[in-house]
Amino acid sequence: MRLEQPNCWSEHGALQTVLVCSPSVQSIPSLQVAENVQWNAPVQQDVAMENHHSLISVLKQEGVQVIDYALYLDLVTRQLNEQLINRFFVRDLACVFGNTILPGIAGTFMRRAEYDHVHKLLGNWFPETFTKDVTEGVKALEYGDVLILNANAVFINIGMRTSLESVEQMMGHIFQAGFTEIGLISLPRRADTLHLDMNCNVAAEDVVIAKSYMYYLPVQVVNKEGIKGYDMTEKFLHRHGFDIYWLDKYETIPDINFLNINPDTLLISKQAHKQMLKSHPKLKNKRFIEIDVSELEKAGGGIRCMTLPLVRK
Ligand SMILES: NC(=[NH2+])NCCC[C@H](N)C(=O)O
Repeated sequence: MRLEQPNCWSEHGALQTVLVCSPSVQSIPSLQVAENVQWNAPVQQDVAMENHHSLISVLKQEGVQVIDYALYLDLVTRQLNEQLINRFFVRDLACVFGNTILPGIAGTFMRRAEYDHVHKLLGNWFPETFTKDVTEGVKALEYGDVLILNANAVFINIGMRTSLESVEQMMGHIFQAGFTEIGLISLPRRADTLHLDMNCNVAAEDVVIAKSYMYYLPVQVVNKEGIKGYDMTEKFLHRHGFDIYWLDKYETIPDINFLNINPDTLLISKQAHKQMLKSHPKLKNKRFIEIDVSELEKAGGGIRCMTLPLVRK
């Protein structure tokens, strides 16, 4: 496998390499089981697999190198990994900050195994840029809670899966990677607001889409020296060059959890309200590619959660 060095300074730069994982070999047979594993609905494995194939084939068509990490696990690890029902939500496991990859720490025990599996591979692939040592003492930091706004600023949610103490421990490494400002917000701790990327997302170089309640929440602004002050969400994002498209009505996963393939192209779910997204003046000329990932979305995450960008140009 040809592997370029990790590089990622935004959410919208042209995606060159992305990490994914296919869904597990398990179906989730009933609503009762689904609810107990914190999913929204039963899932049929073969349909989930079809969804996954549409995802990776569209990415490949768009010229993106797609790496399914599970193919690189040793046999014994792979046999366990295949049983992990959340394994395809790779976004949470690690994050490329500039040219550094930082490991995530599962905020829920059920996801620990897959974090370990991926970290071992990343350590082999990127010995100079990836180390697990940085996670010493860190308890909960899932990267669905992180948006790279631009080459200066990072936005992080303190929520159900990411603790303030953990972010405080990791912040130094984010500054060291080259970023100068981190905005911290704390969103409601509920299933529909689980991660930051289920509440807002970068939709273009200069547009963030956000659930309208975020308007009422403050952001703590931190730089290398410490806490710099506070901004309301809108002002914080404005300062970093973004207009905000506030949504009053939305379907959380499809409408918010999309992926930027490049500055002109958004990859969205067939379930998304495309006309609504397109109705923002700065988004109306964008190219929207729609794919059917409805079966996968029943697991409580969308296209952004299913993709971990390693290289964006
Ligand atoms: N980046 C995200 N929003 N990931 C969603 C992960 C959902 C998954 N069911 C979990 O509980 O972990």
